[in-house]
Amino acid sequence: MKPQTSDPTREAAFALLSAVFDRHAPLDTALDSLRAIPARDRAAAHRIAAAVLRRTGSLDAVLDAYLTKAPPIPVRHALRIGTAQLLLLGAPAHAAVSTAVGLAHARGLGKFAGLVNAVLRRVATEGKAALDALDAPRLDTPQWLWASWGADGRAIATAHQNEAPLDLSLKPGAKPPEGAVLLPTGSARLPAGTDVTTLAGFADGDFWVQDAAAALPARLLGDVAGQRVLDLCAAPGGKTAQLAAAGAIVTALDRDPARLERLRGNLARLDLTAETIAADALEWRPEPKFDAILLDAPCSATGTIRRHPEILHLRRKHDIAACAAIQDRLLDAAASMLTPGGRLVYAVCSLQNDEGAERIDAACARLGLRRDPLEPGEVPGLTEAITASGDLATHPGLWPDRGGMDGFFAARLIRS
Ligand SMILES: C[S@@+](CC[C@H](N)C(=O)[O-])C[C@H]1O[C@@H](n2cnc3c(N)ncnc32)[C@H](O)[C@@H]1O
Repeated sequence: MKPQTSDPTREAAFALLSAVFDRHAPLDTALDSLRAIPARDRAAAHRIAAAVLRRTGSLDAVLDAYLTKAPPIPVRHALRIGTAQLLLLGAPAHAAVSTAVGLAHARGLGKFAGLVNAVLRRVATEGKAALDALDAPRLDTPQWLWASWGADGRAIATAHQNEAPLDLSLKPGAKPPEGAVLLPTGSARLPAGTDVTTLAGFADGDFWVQDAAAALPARLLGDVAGQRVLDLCAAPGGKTAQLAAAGAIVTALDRDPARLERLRGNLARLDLTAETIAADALEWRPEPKFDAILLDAPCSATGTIRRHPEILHLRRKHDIAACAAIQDRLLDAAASMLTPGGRLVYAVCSLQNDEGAERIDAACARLGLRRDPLEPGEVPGLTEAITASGDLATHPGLWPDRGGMDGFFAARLIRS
């Protein structure tokens, strides 16, 4: 067979998949290492790789029907890329097949080029019907995650099938960009794939990117105008910006200097101010203590799978217990920085109960904290996200007709 040409986009998509599957790297880190290729190719490669990562189980089920034995892993990556383009991304059949064959040649897999060609031609003609017949949400979700989400599992996994929209938090008084839909909670929503930097008002600092659910925890501190607020684990600063825009005198702390630098850059673009501190929250102690603290703790991030589909492949069950142990230590530290009667909002972008309500039950028993339950009016249009204990628990299956939202857990606590 005559060698066919690959292209930079497919090559970059292959590199991203290798980084995630073979070297267990997060997609953002893998994307950073593609800086040498033009931004447009990088964005297209990201879209292909994300589609493969989001739908790996169902793409493999389609492919396996045409394979008599398991191909080497790099060949499977090329087949997944071709299949995602054919069945999910609407690429013309001849282009999707020939670029995948070209990719096989370019990666030194020439002896499998005939196989790639033959399998993808069948996918092009029969694959759509085969894909539609599968229980894709189930196939695309690892069993341990599916089981951990209980009754919400199918709604969550169904929402994971699609890309997330672009959500913006607006500065007070700023108008939503043209074409945006205003959500009941105040976020502005634009279609998936919108490039925020091209929107009118971006350079002027009218808004910042923040999922609709991520915009809720900071609001649970109530009216913070004129108050000192400590934002522990602050970078890259979505919630710091919210608190500063609401008139709080914010101290933003994070232990990662590079992420803190991004926070400063974000605040500068938005013309907002906060004191920034690079320190470990487990060791740093403020004087005087704070009446209001936001602890947006590091977590498994299973609530952000729509935006970071590699989490489906990289996270393991035992990671959750490790996150929970850190969250307990951060809650201990945060409680020690709080004045008596002060309020603490704990948040994680996780769907796992072990990182949410269980941490709060344990913190209340251990630290002289009590829950201050949310009122329905605090999260307009989302009363179903308030739990029986008065915590907030969103998941991607909520607001299905509006495009869903990230999974976030948040609880408000008072120091007795
Ligand atoms: C979920 S992210 C915070 C997102 C941020 N609040 C926002 O809204 O943009 C968690 C952050 O916690 C920081 N972090 C993790 N452990 C920490 C510690 N012991 N002390 C301070 N910061 C920590 C990480 O560097 C990371 O930036």
